[in-house]
This record gives sequence, structure tokens and C-alpha cells, in this order.
Amino acid sequence: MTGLYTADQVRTAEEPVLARTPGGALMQRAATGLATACLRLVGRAVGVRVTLLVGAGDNGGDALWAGAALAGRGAAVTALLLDPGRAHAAGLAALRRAGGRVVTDAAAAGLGRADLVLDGITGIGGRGGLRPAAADAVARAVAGPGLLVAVDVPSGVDADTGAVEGEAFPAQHTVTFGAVKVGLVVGEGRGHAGVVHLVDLGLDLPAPAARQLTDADVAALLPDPGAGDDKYSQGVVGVHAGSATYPGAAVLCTGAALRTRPGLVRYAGTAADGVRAAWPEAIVTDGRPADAGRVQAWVVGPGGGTDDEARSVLAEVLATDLPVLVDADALTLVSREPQLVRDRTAPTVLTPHDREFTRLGFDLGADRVGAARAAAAALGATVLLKGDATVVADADGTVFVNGTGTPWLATAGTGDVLSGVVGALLATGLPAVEAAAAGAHLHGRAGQLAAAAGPLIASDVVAHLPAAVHRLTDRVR
Ligand SMILES: NC(=O)C1=CN([C@@H]2O[C@H](COP(=O)(O)OP(=O)(O)OC[C@H]3O[C@@H](n4cnc5c(N)ncnc54)[C@H](OP(=O)(O)O)[C@@H]3O)[C@@H](O)[C@H]2O)[C@@H](O)CC1
Ligand SMILES: [K+]
Repeated sequence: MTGLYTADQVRTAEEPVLARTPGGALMQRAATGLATACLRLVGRAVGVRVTLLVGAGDNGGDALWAGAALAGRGAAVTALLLDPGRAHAAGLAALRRAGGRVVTDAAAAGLGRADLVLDGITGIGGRGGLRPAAADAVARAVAGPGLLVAVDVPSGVDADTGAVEGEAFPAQHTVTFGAVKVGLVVGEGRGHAGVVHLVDLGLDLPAPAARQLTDADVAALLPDPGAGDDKYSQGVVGVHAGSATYPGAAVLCTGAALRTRPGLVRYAGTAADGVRAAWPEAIVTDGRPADAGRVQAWVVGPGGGTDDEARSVLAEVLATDLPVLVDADALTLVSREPQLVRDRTAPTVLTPHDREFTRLGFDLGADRVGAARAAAAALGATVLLKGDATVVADADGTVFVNGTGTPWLATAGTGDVLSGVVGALLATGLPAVEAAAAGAHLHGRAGQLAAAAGPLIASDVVAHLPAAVHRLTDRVR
């Protein structure tokens, strides 16, 4: 499990270390880690052309000290000071001592031929998008050939929310200090951070603001069946989705549930013929949920319509004391009658995309973690807010940010697949927030495997779910 932290949490954790170590020691630790990471990324130091983008705060200090270390190893280092009167004095002196060049004109900073660019404009102290001089330097860096490495946080990215207002540094790698900041893995921050490398500063950290599951975490939540297991003990999931005219959602959702946890999947609804033809393993009825037989969790909504019949099915399922995943058309119904969810005591998982989220009556600004957390608390449910980095929030404030996936997953039907995956995990008895977070992780991994063979469609994701489960569990057992 990777803990995700806010800037304030990191600053608070730094205080006691700053108090008990000699001045500048923590920055030395950070800069040494940064220089080491850079050496690993470029493979050598001698003759490597490095440009440092240096702001007025300690983030610029980190870049200057790391630049000094690289210059000491034979790199040709140029520092571009964006606020020359306020650059970190000790860092600047160290760079000069090591033979680094210092300039104040972006055109003279060698960005057109740099091998490596270190973005030390702002870190956790940055506010808003980049100011004009910083934005100009970043544009020159992007136009040049250098590997783009952000120091602590890509400048222009909000460390807490991942929000980008205006321009920000589009890093290929981010070397972050002390703890991974929430903003590096969510929203636009995820796209700007690239690969995140953590330099341990030995901080005593509190409980994280949010978490990210690893493959090993998800594997631990998905035990292989034991000798004593049968099709019922592995979890029986009920699916109500699709229609006679549009059976696709029902077929994808049922297939995803089967391919995630092939205990038993029961389907109820008017797409029965289509489901039967696609998945002979499912037990199918064209009746109501009550006709399906005993299940341990329900998935309701994908392709199910929003008419009176659909509303009555949703109310029937939500009136049970079983975990229920509510998706797609059923979310539209919940937006009309949120008390259907609020009144429940059994777990409910809602899986909105952005438009469905706002239709539920919640504001979705740039702080996706905050928005999902507020919606979960208001509804007393688990909210899985889909996106490039899916956010799963529980009513008690627990948040997971998903780390897997591929942009190729932005295609029709992948949401129906996700519902089936999470439904299957709910039926195994996992707590709702863990089922949702593990389901998002698994769905993302299956998408990555499918995309390795080229553009994917939703049924490719279903087909790759067993391999995704195997890859997760095989690696750790
Ligand atoms: N504490 C420690 O010992 C350790 C700290 N560490 C490091 O310190 C970093 C935090 O340093 P920090 O607090 O000095 O803030 P920082 O991120 O450099 O930014 C502030 C500067 O940016 C400026 N600025 C703001 N917004 C801007 C914008 N949009 N566009 C352009 N400029 C903007 C702002 O200008 P001002 O508003 O004052 O005019 C101010 O000058 C942290 O991320 C980590 O790297 C590590 O070494 C570990 C040990
Ligand atoms: K930075």
C-alpha cells in the first residue's frame, strides 16, 4: 500500500527532523536522493548536459544542490535563475564551487541541447499555474531534447489535488521527497508527474490522506480457492443489466463477473437470451431479481433504462440487505431519489463518471479526491469516481486512488466490465471500499494487458481479466 500525503502533512512531519538535524541536512538528503535518481535515469554523469530551472524557494535549493552533485561527477550544469535575487544562497554557492554555470536569461540556459532538465521552480510551496517567466522556461524545456525530471512536484501542479491552473511542467519522471503527494497520482497531476520515484527522508508520517493499492495488496484480497471451496463459497453475484434490444451491457457485466471470480453468476433481466448465448456458465432468468435465486451481492444499472420498471427493479434490489453496486442508468434513478441509497444500511457502491457524478448533485472541481469524499459522506455510500485515476471514497473518509489503467480504456462498455468486476469482489464478502478499489486496480491491469496487443474493446478487457488476476497473484505467491 502506498500512502498518499498532503503538503501540510509532509511539512508537519519534517518539523521534528529539521529540529534535530543540522541546518540544511534534510535538503542534503533530498538533493542526494535526487542526484542519485538522475544518475540512474541518464546512466552516466560525465559530459551530460543538465539545465536546472531554479525558483525562489527551497525547491530551487534542492535542484541547485543536486546540480552541484552532478557537476562534481563531471556533468555540464547550467542553472537558470527565475528570481535571481532570491535563489537559495547555499545551493547556488555549492553549484558555483562545483563549476556550474549560472544564467538569468532562458535563451542562454542551453535548453535546446540539454540531456536532462531539472524542474526546481516550485514544490509543495507552489500556488496556481506557472508565472510567465517560469512558463516560458518550461516551454523551452519541452521543445528541447532533455529528459524532463520534476523535483518533488511538477511545478504548476497542486500537490494536494493534482489541479493544474494554467501552465505546468510535464515531467517524464518526478523525484519526490519524504512521501508521495496526493496530487502526483490524481487528476491532471497524474499526467504531469510521469513515473514517480520516492526518496525516503526518514520522516515519521501520520495516517495518509489517501492510499494507492499495489499488485501485492490486491493479490492479498483475492485468495485462491481452497480445497473446501465450492461455487457458492466463492461468492454468488447477481446482475441486472441490459435489455432485450441492447444486451451488450448485460453480456459484458456478466462476463466480467465470471472472469473475475468464477463461483456463480446469476443474471435476471430482459437480456436473458443474449446472456445465455454468450455465457452458458451463468444461471439466467428473464424475470425480476427476486426470481434469480440466492445471491451475495447485486450489480444493477448498466443498460437497464430509467423507466418505471427499471426504478422498481432498483428499489427491489436496494431494499435487500445485500451489498449493491449501482451504475449507469441506475445512477440516474438515484439522482432523482437519493434516499433510496441514503436509507440503506447494507453497503452500496456507486460508480459514476464525471457527468453522472454531477447529475447526482455534487460539484466536481479540480479536487477529485475531495469531491468523491464529500459525495460518499453525503450519501453514506462508497463512491467510485471513474477517471484517468479512478478515486474510490468511503463514507468514513477512506480514499483510494487507482494507479493502474491505460487511456485505451476510454471506450464503450468498459464501465459495464468494471461493474461486473467490482460486483464479483463484493460477493466474496470484501468490504465495499476494498472491493471497489481492488476492482478498479484489476480492471486497469486487464486493460493494460489488453492494450499491449493494440487498441482494445471492452470484451478484450473481459478476456484479459484471468491473466490480470494471475499476474497479480503469481508475482507474490
Ligand atoms: N523544509 C525542508 O527542509 C525541505 C524542503 N524541501 C523542498 O522544499 C520545497 C518547499 O519549499 P518552499 O516552501 O520554499 O516552497 P517552494 O515549493 O520552493 O515554492 C515557493 C516559491 O515558489 C514561488 N511560487 C509560488 N507559486 C509559483 C508559481 N505558480 N509560479 C512561479 N513561482 C511560484 C514562490 O514565490 P513567492 O510567492 O514567494 O513570490 C516561492 O518563492 C519542497 O517541495 C521540497 O522540494 C526538501 O528539500 C526537503 C527538505
Ligand atoms: K518542481
